Amino acid sequence: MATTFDRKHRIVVLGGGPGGYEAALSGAQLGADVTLIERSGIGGSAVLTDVVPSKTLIATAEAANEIAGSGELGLQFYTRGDDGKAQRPEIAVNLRKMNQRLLRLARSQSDDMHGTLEEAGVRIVEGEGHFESASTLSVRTDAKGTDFDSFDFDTAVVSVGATPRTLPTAKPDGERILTWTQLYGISELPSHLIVVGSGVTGAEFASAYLALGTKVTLVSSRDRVLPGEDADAADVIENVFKRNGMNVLSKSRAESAVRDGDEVVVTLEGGRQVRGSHVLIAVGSTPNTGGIGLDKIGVETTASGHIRVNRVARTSVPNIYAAGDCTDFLPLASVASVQGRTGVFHALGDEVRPIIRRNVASNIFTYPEIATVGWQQNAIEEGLRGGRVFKLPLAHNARAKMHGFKDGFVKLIAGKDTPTIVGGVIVAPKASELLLALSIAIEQRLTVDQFARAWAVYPSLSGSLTDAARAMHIPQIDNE
Ligand SMILES: Cc1cc2nc3c(=O)[nH]c(=O)nc-3n(C[C@H](O)[C@H](O)[C@H](O)COP(=O)(O)OP(=O)(O)OC[C@H]3O[C@@H](n4cnc5c(N)ncnc54)[C@H](O)[C@@H]3O)c2cc1C
Ligand SMILES: NC(=O)c1ccc[n+]([C@@H]2O[C@H](COP(=O)([O-])OP(=O)(O)OC[C@H]3O[C@@H](n4cnc5c(N)ncnc54)[C@H](O)[C@@H]3O)[C@@H](O)[C@H]2O)c1
Repeated sequence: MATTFDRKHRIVVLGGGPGGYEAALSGAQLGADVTLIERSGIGGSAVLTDVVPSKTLIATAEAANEIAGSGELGLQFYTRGDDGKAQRPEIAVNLRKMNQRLLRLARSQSDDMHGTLEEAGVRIVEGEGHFESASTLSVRTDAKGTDFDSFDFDTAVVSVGATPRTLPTAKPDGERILTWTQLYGISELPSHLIVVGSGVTGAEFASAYLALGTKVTLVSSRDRVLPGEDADAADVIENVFKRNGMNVLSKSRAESAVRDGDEVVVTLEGGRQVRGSHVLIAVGSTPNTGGIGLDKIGVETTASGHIRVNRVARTSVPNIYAAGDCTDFLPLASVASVQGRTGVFHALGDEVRPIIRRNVASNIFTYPEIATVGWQQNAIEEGLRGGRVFKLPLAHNARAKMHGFKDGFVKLIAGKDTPTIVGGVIVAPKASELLLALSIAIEQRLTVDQFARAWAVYPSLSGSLTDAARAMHIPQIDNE
């Protein structure tokens, strides 16, 4: 129990994605009376349409990549025809089965989370909520909008997430013009998928569908894919995409997408047209903050509609916190959870550490993956802080050679005149699993020498991290 008061603190959480889920569990853990209001399913978009299904799809794509690369490692697949001669088998993707699997997995994850909340004593209310005042939330509990429940609260956590942004000239039809939430509904592998938008979402789906054997065209409005990422990492990904046959159209803004029989036609700025079988619109998201009464109670939002929060997830109204994609912080599931927990701990007086945005670890699940944490090279180059950058290509790593991994690198960033590690990038298959060591180094302010002293297994991809740290040692030469 965080407090010694007799009266139970009442928390209402609006939205049951990672932000709301973690806020609700934290409240229950600290002995509060917690009600969670969710309109579609526990786990939110993260579990039902975004993280879980997309990463499950990517797991199938990774398996396809491994099979494709196995010939180089000396594996052969063949069957024998009636004449006894070896024949190459066809490797086909059963998209219906793959999609059924990922949706089943998402549903079961949602059910697990529902069960955990119930066990913790959280009251779950199905319905659509909006604020009546800074102490009351009203919930529409039927589809017609005639039944309402009302909940008084001491603290509220808003975690309503975001919805895929669409273009008025490219209206999704759920069949061939798709948002990523509709992509799992198709039953046959697209013969030619046009992906509009080369941010993280567009790049991940383009990479996965390419591995599944689809012809992919990536329409990027910027001069390179993944414009917000480390430039060397984005270069590697763009080269791998192109080498594997992806058609990358840079500096190409899509103006419209329309159906033409069994095809889609995407018109780019300047009039050029691209034809494909399907188009995925991946041009970002808009927060679900409209119509929930935030303006009525004085919760400040940005011009884009994101809720302004401080580093303990508190909004401009002191008893209202916000977590996740509806805030102006960072749209990641991991961040949503930490904001949810931090906000509730702050409200109930438990130990809180304000979130350091720069130390958030993230990963892009392309092939290869890009994992980043801490200060990045572009910030050093822009002079936001001094720093030294060291990049070690994976091609030098013995384990990478054994597996046939040619693309990728590790990049360490340390202080300019100090040996402290402040950031890093890993571009490698399963980079997401290698990043934790760097995150710990940054959180604990380890020096390159301390990091290099930690044992890495030989041969291992993580050995490249300690090698890079060793290379960044600042010589201590005694001139006396
Ligand atoms: C394709 C894709 C892949 C991604 N992959 C990753 C990844 O690998 N790792 C990662 O960290 N992040 C990833 N993200 C980002 C991640 O999905 C989001 O950061 C995360 O979903 C944010 O969680 P949230 O709790 O803020 O919102 P959500 O998960 O969107 O949940 C919000 C919930 O609120 C509910 N809600 C909204 N309004 C109301 C209302 N008025 N009343 C009741 N309920 C309401 C919604 O129904 C929803 O269930 C990905 C995003 C996309 C698009
Ligand atoms: N692996 C992960 O953790 C993961 C995966 C997906 C998304 N996310 C989160 O979601 C956030 C948003 O990513 P996102 O990719 O969905 O959105 P985004 O806003 O980052 O990218 C959308 C891209 O579409 C481009 N675009 C916009 N209109 C266009 C047009 N008409 N034609 C061509 N291109 C156009 C934009 O320039 C932009 O580069 C990420 O920053 C990340 O935090 C995380």
